[in-house]
Amino acid sequence: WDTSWKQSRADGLKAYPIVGTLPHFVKNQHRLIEWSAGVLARCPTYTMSFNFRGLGLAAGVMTANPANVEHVARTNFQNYPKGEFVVSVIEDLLGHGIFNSDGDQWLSQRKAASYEFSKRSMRNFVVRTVRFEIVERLLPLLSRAERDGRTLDVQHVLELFAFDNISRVVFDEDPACLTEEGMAVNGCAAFMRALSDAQSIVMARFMSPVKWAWRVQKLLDMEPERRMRDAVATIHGYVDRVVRERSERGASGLARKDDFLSRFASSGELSDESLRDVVTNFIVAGRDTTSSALTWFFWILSGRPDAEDKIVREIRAVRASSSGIIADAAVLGYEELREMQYLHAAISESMRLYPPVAMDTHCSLREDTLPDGTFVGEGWQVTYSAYAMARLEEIWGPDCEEFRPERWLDEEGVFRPVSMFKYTVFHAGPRMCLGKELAYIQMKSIVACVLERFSFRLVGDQKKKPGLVFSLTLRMEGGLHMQVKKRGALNR
Ligand code: HEM
Repeated sequence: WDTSWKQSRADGLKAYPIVGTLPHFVKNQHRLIEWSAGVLARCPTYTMSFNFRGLGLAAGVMTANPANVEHVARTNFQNYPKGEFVVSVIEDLLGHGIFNSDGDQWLSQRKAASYEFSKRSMRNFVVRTVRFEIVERLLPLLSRAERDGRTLDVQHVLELFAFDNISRVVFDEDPACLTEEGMAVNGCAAFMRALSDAQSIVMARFMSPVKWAWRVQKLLDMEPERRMRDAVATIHGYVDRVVRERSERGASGLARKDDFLSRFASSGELSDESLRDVVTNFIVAGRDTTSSALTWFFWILSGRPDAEDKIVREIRAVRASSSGIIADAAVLGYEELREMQYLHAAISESMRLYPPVAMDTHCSLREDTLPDGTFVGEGWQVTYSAYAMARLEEIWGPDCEEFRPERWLDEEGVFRPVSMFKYTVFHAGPRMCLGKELAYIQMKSIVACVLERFSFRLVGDQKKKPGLVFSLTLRMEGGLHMQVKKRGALNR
């Protein structure tokens, strides 16, 4: 009986003859985030390699090592573009938008977008749109649910909120999805379903150890690729209409100017197809990240009344210290939100444990060696896992698995950021997230305005940790079902 194939590997995975560690990847592909986090935590440098090229499949490295992340995201950035594999997998959904391009194609979009994001007018516009959606839609919806004793799927509500909001920021249109009429009339339901479907199917393409399997399914019009084709048609149909109507308004001199589409279109240099990519990329960036972050946040908070209490106290303290008109306003102002250090810490902490973008993959152009000595071959995938990094004692200490907003605060209670190579939630280096500030404005506004007036109770098994849906962003399996209650005077 030959046992020589049972090599002792750094990742502790049993390697089989011919197929190596492939069976582990196949067996765990539906729970890759959690499985790989466990494996990486056991590796001496929190990095594992796989090479199935002999079988005509992929090779790559997965890491949770901050030094490796810094190397890939910044120091040797030029060697780690998204690469042909990543771009081709997402191309039918995101085209060659900012998320899904490299080189000059990416750089020109990055420059244009950075310029727009840096403008105060953009920030003010976002503050206004968030305020509108909270006051006109979210708070009335919660009041109705409270009055009728109706259970809400908070994840769904947050996705509708984020979609309404990002639609106004990106193309100044209000689909009003968070209203019952909007859902029925404006095609929201179909569009939202298509977006979620497309993202899950893209992720399934990524996860398959047989990297070309989806191409065969697509060629033969098999599931899930048939569903993908329909989803992409729905998304593109919607976005093409938005671009066409903007161009008609432009031709008759009626185009608005605050939204992203107008800002990009005004140069006159982009084709309709490029403008479609701009819109689709920003919708995905804006809808799914903030809604994912807040879904996990509200779930965590439901088991941590102590943290909720601190947030409510902070809201009241900030209200009390701000003067007259602002203190009476339904929504907290930008300056008031900035003062909310504990809330900032609590949201950051919940995203640490449940990062909306749990893993990020790039491809190597040339052979390389990572700082921990791991070899990277030419054309290998290099993936870092923010989810795994959050669960490493070496980075966050022995309480790494615990939700502890205080780890972000100094003695004066002021938020203290950590290195972006340890906290990779917004990525790091030249491709770092451009929407971070806007995302915090939106998330803090929602949490502050909602918790000031309401409290939530989980419906169902409260102790059970919800399943993770493996999509481009981290969704909660089955949604987040909660009952809404008015926050009583006693708590005030
Ligand atoms: C909690 C909210 C958010 C999180 C956690 C987040 C996270 C990330 C991450 C991890 C990346 C890198 C993705 C990759 O390499 O594929 C990224 C990129 C990006 N994000 Fe965000 N994001 C958030 C919200 C937003 C919002 C609201 C916007 C815009 C309205 C936005 C705009 C962008 C853009 C434009 C990029 C592309 C940067 C580039 O490739 O140069 N993000 N974000």
